[in-house]
Amino acid sequence: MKDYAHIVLMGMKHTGKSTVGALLAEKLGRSFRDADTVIAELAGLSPRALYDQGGADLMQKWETEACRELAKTAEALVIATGGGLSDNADAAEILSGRSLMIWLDTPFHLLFSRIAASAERDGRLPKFLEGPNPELLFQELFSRRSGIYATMADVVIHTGARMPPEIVNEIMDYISNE
Ligand SMILES: Nc1ncnc2c1ncn2[C@@H]1O[C@H](COP(=O)(O)OP(=O)(O)O)[C@@H](O)[C@H]1O
Ligand SMILES: O=C(O)C1=C[C@@H](OP(=O)(O)O)[C@@H](O)[C@H](O)C1
Ligand SMILES: [Mg+2]
Repeated sequence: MKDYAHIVLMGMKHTGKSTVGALLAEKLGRSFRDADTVIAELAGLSPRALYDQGGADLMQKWETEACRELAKTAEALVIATGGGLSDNADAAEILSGRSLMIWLDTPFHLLFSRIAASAERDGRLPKFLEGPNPELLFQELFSRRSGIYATMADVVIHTGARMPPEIVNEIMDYISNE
């Protein structure tokens, strides 16, 4: 395994960054941190509440602080980022300096059906998808963000419809063979 500090998972909302990250950390015997949890600890508000109160600007201010904290952690971590990292160049640069950046790339239709299932449970969609046509909004976000993740990524994992343990196995194969 190469000598980077942290392993960072990035990708669109509901690619499974948080789920896969926790499983990967367990397999590697590392600690897992979710940037969204660190944001909530530092800001005292969840990422969703920050969006509701102050839009992307407020969320990104705290996301940058959270990524600064995570990047400087001495212990080698597995880090799951939020889907908006693509839009926060400062936070992405802070994290990528010492980390292996893994992009989880999942087909659009699977992501949108997971988001619809979560919205069913939560009683609402995330604010950035509210509007007359959430699917079209997410399609535009998917196209735009995919281009950015592609430039940020050291490695791409095409998850397809596989379950989290299989995705973790592919990441383990990659890092143990480099
Ligand atoms: N590979 C997968 N296959 C099926 N469902 C998944 C997969 N990965 C995550 N999910 C489901 O999608 C939802 C979002 O997962 P999560 O790990 O929070 O994604 P993210 O952090 O990328 O937004 C959860 O309901 C989770 O159970
Ligand atoms: O796609 C986004 O802009 C966001 C995704 C969320 O994280 P997940 O990707 O873990 O759901 C969270 O950071 C915030 O609501 C913004
Ligand atoms: Mg997450």
